[in-house]
Amino acid sequence: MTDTPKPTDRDLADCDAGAASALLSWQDAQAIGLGLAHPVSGMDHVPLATATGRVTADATRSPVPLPPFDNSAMDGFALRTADLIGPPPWSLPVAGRVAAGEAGTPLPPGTCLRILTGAAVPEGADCIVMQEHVTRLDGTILLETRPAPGLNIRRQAEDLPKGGVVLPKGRVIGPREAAVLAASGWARVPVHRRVRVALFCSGSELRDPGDPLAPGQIWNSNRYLLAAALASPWIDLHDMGAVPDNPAKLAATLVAAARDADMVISTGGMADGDEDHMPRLLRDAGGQVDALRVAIKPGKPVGLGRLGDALYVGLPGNPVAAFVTWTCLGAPILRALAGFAEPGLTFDRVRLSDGLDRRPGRSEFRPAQLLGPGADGLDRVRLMTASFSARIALLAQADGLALIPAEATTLPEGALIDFLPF
Ligand SMILES: Nc1nc2c(c(=O)[nH]1)N[C@H]1C(S)=C(S)[C@@H](COP(=O)(O)OP(=O)(O)OC[C@H]3O[C@@H](n4cnc5c(N)ncnc54)[C@H](O)[C@@H]3O)O[C@H]1N2
Ligand code: MOO
Repeated sequence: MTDTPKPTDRDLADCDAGAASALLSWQDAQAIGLGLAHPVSGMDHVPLATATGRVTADATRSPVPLPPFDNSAMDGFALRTADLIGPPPWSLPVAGRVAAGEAGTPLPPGTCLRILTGAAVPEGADCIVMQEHVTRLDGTILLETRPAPGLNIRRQAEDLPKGGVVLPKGRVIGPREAAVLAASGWARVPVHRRVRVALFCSGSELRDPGDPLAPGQIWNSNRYLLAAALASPWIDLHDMGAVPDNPAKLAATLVAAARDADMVISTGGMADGDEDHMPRLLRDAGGQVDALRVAIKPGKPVGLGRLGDALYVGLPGNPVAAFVTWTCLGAPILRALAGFAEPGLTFDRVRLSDGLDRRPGRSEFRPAQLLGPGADGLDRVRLMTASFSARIALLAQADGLALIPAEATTLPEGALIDFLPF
């Protein structure tokens, strides 16, 4: 692929029609959407084993301290430091053995106990000496160095006190979350109910991969783009496929989609062309358009609204525009609906590998490739070509989206910018 950092005339013509000043910033559009996105109210208590990928609906507290009892951090010998009398070396008889999972017995005075990692520290012992640090003779150990009291003991509650917050609400249960829930005994976990999402793609030209194409037809990529983006344990997806550019069919689909969805997503039909019907159909169906046309490139014709109890996200048809607007608007709004504590985007800071001259007005989410860290440790990125709204193959070669601020006209080589890694 060829990357041209300088915009060409074609780039400037590509979707730059219309006064940028009349458009919402993507940040304002996102704020409008987030303002509409109240977390779904239903809560399920699901077995921990099936809770992976769900969103916690309540803060969970630990009914026990973690660890629940003082225990040994090493395989070795439990002893009482006060029993080490006189000059070294000290000799102590081994009075017994305690392994993980056993109740153990108190430490008899003047002795030690063989102890294994994770075993409860016997009553009376105040340190564990690693087996590598003793000489083992027949039934006794020999010690050269005085251990400090507390050595190699994992103290009860040092990780979390009883009643401490295991997880806040709004966290996705991944490996770390599952582990701490299990350690604190949560057999069933309070999670938000799944967010119901209905998806359809408008366009008479669309066929599914596997179907033959007549002249002028294309395979539907947005359907698979979004189905992949929405394949998540906290999402219940109703994929309605493609709908021809027929107002009656689109209206019926929109209404059916909104009937029991929390979010309706459509692609295409958002611009002003003869076959672009979505914003009007939303209004005609009794819905409301809350944001339309955003100063973003690609993706200017994106819209946000409501129909019944559902939030509506109208993505542009061009696949890269659909991807970008889904990423910066649709996805954060959906995460807020699902109850995420932090639904927004997290950017990295990177440096441009080359300078850039451009027309200001719209924030650009430009596919970009990582070139590795520079001398200052920050990654360098190379912007890919500016004319890219329909170039889905180009997107698949990118490492992320570089964010070029709306007002920027010239960015020098090495300029610091935000970057969304894939
Ligand atoms: N006169 C104007 N024309 C266009 C404008 C404009 O402001 N004035 N905006 C351009 C921009 S920017 C974009 S983005 C597109 C978006 O328009 P629509 O949302 O109405 O999308 P469509 O017209 O339905 O389709 C655009 C393009 O994308 C292809 N497409 C649509 N759906 C899919 C799909 N599911 N999978 C793959 N490809 C899809 C479609 O065939 C068209 O090529 O409008 C510009 N025009
Ligand atoms: O640039 Mo359009 O805004 O192709 O999505």
